[in-house]
Amino acid sequence: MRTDDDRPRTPDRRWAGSDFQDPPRTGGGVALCGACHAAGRCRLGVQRERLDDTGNAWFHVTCPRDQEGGPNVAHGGWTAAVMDECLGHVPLLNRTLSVTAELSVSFVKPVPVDRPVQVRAWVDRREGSRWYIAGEMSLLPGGAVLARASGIWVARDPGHFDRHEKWLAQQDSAGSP
Ligand SMILES: CCCCCCCC/C=C\CCCCCCCC(=O)SCCNC(=O)CCNC(=O)[C@H](O)C(C)(C)COP(=O)(O)OP(=O)(O)OC[C@H]1O[C@@H](n2cnc3c(N)ncnc32)[C@H](O)[C@@H]1OP(=O)(O)O
Repeated sequence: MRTDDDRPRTPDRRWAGSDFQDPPRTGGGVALCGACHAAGRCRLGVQRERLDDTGNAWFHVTCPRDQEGGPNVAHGGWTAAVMDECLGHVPLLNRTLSVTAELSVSFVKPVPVDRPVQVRAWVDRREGSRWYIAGEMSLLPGGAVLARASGIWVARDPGHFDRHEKWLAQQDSAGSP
């Protein structure tokens, strides 16, 4: 039976004073999420990222062997997670914290494991707090498209995660339905 003691806890100390709009980055410029910060690397295999002066964000990614689905190809969940990650870095590269509200992925070709691929992501348009972002993953060096994605990211203020903790506590104190 699950008790209060084995509930996951907010890692307050690790996040204390965090600037969500300017998170820790690897030597390759890759912004690290919470668990990847703890691991010291992007566990999805994003190795480099940069924003060019035309607004395109570029990512070098290699699917790790432990994300293999079919023989020598990535699990589709890895591809979706990488597209979520890379497209979601575009607001961050523009110093805006956001969260994914919607994500759509087309799996065009199997993605090879242990082989560098490239992701390009860009902003289609912005409306209010919504960022409409699209991107594609392609094989190197030829550029064949492997996956396409588009979605909506919603800009958040830094209180987003605190408000979520309060909401979660209210859910817990409300008891079972
Ligand atoms: C991973 C954490 C992020 C960063 C961490 C720190 C830095 C780390 C550094 C580096 C790593 C970066 C990793 C990023 C890449 C991955 C991103 C992810 O995977 S994020 C996790 C998955 N997504 C969620 O957990 C959202 C869960 N959903 C929500 O929190 C809410 O539903 C939310 C915020 C999306 C909407 O909340 P409401 O409905 O209470 O807010 P209202 O004020 O009503 O809406 C705000 C705007 O959003 C639109 N909206 C709401 N829901 C929508 C929907 N489903 N589709 C489209 N628009 C929607 C509304 O129309 C409104 O737009 P108008 O301000 O008027 O322009």
